[in-house]
Amino acid sequence: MSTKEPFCLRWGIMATGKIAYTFVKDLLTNTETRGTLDVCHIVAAVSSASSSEKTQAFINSLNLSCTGYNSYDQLVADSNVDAIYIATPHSHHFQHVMMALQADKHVLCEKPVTVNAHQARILCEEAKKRNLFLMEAMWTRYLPLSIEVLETIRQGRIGEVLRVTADTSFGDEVEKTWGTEHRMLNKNLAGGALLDLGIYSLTWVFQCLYHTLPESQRQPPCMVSAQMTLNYLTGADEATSILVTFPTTTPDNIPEWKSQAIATTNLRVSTDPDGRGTSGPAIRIQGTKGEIQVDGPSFRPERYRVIQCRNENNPTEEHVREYEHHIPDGHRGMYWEADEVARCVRDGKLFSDTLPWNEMIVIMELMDEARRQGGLVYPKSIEDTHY
Ligand SMILES: NC(=O)C1=CN([C@@H]2O[C@H](COP(=O)(O)OP(=O)(O)OC[C@H]3O[C@@H](n4cnc5c(N)ncnc54)[C@H](OP(=O)(O)O)[C@@H]3O)[C@@H](O)[C@H]2O)C=CC1
Ligand SMILES: O=C1OC[C@@H](O)[C@H](O)[C@H]1O
Repeated sequence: MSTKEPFCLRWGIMATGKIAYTFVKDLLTNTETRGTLDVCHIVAAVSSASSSEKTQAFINSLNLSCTGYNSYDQLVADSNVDAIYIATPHSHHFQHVMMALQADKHVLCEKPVTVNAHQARILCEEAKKRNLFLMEAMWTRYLPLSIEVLETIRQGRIGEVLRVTADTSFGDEVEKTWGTEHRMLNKNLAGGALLDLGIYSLTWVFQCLYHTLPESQRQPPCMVSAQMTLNYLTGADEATSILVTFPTTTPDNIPEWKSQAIATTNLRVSTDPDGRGTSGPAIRIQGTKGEIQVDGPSFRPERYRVIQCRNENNPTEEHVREYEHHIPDGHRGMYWEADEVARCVRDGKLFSDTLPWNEMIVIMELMDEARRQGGLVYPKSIEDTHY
């Protein structure tokens, strides 16, 4: 056992909404319970921009002992804070990340990192210029289950992956559940299914068909075809389906072998309508020798199976293996991404290898293209790159 003291990252929490609460609750769990001994987390400061009462209520609800502010400017200026976790709506990410970077703070920003790829590129340039760490909080990538699935692909256990389907759909009565003002459907807050949920479907597509390749072989999609259903009240997308083709370099270098993926998201129909996982996997990763099926929800999966092709070459009876990674009740599993941030800051890294800036930007570009094809235009003020 190492006797070295763990590196403790001091967090500043920007916003006190739903996910900020969940993230901090995860952050406060004992790191040793997940086998993390090299890093730890301190919540040093919290700020709501709405009122000091809201900040205080957040601090009380989580029994925190930290500084409270009622302005994000004060939060990012706090010299006891190393990294800012940004949990504001999509529309505000560009401004808030820039605010934190310009105050010389490392940043973990909720997904999607920005409204468009142009904004994301500018933020990466700013982080690079200032030698600061920046990461989109795509927490699903850091779950042990995701890491294991990717390793299974890399080991070649399902052969060459030629098709991935990934769905992240809710099955809500949209008008009642979200209404027109909530960030889910409000275009002024860059709402819509794609940026909120479809990004998870795309995350799985990219994890399997892009990230598992050696860096020098990763290529952006060569074809993207997208359709959207826009909500009749707000114009934000309530359903989006994207067909993506990746140019694959096969072991034999056969250029015709392309991989296809279908990424879907829908607010009105559900991936798992009875909530019991009886509707089949949310993600299917299909290779020439077999398939990996991941049960939903795509953003917080706990179970997957590896199915080997059964034929005359492989007549085995034991061709299906199930794996489970239970996330303790009352937690979301966001501490894995927080551990990654702490390690990267400790090691002086600017980005996480699990979600490099380049990949984050390629995904933003794909979502830009899907919105262009689907006719989803956000207000100029939130697509802007002026800070
Ligand atoms: N990783 C995950 O699993 C999840 C991630 N998310 C992501 O987290 C972000 C926030 O979502 P969520 O917490 O559900 O949203 P909430 O609406 O619950 O919270 C957003 C908070 O942002 C602050 N805020 C600042 N400016 C505005 C504004 N103009 N309008 C509204 N709120 C504002 C407010 O905090 P205050 O008043 O304290 O300043 C508000 O409470 C989004 O990017 C979303 O995609 C959301 C859910 C799950
Ligand atoms: O990121 C998210 O994941 C879980 C969903 O419940 C939430 O709406 C979304 O923002």
